Amino acid sequence: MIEVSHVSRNFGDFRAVNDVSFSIPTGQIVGLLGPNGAGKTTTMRMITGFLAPSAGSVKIDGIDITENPVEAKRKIGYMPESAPLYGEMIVEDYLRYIAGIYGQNPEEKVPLLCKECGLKEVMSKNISELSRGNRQRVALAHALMNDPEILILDEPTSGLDPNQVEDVRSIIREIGKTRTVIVSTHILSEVETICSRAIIISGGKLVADSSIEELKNSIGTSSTVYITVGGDGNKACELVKSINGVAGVTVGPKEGEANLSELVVSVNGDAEIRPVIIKKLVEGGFDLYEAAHNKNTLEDVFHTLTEAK
Ligand SMILES: Nc1ncnc2c1ncn2[C@@H]1O[C@H](COP(=O)(O)OP(=O)(O)OP(=O)(O)O)[C@@H](O)[C@H]1O
Repeated sequence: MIEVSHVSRNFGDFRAVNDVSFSIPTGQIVGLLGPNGAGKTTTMRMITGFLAPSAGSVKIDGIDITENPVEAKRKIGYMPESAPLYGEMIVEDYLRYIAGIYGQNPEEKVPLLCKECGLKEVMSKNISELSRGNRQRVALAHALMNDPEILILDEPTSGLDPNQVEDVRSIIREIGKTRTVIVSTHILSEVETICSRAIIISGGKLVADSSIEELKNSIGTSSTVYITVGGDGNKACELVKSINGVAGVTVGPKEGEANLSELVVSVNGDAEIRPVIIKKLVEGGFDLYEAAHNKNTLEDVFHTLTEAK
């Protein structure tokens, strides 16, 4: 359990993080999102105890990280974006060495992490020879060495090829079943695939904190249907407005098609009402030229919430 309570951080006169609060229970994978410079890394560094808050508190399982840093940090594993690894060491030796530092039994711990992080093929290789994906796995094994209840991952898949991305994501999903995981990322599809919840920070402030589904619905409608019709656009608009589940319709000339109109139909909830719209228009005597559908994505939400700042 992580409790971030009214946390701020100043650098000189500049406030990088401004009165941010959230709490995360065990067994949840949460995406920390925000544009460049939003304050994500600063927030994560305060949660891990690397940076003291200027105001507010961070508690890990009820332990205040400023008052009791050693005890609180014991519960946290942190994987920075570019994890510093000893390139000249063999993977197995490196993990045994880290086990020693954390007071763990390497005979037990290293084989477990080898399995959990999919390192079997590379255990006897030099770290400097590894692909970026495999280096990330070693860094993940390092972060998991003290069996942390909380795992904090900064851009875990940055710079990986699509296969490596999928591998690392599935390891994270597995790890997240029994731990609290915070993933900072620029990749919104990553949040949709591995996180159940997203926290969005913009300009140092928390602008959203909810499940991915709630976020997608938070910008009003859940999808938009674009329809190109011939005939009287305004009449077509009135007809579509009367359909159950339609939140709103706007009409305008279709770009590059002087005689046609485009209806932009906002649809509420998850109902599939495209066939109803099409049927109604055809029955109403309108010629239908095109119909396209766009489900609101996390990207739409992200832009709406962060561009206003
Ligand atoms: N040590 C520091 N001294 C002065 N300013 C800092 C320091 N660390 C961060 N900042 C500033 O605080 C703001 C937030 O930075 P932070 O690194 O937390 O953002 P971020 O959301 O992680 O961005 P990115 O996605 O680009 O990594 C930025 O304007 C940054 O320049």
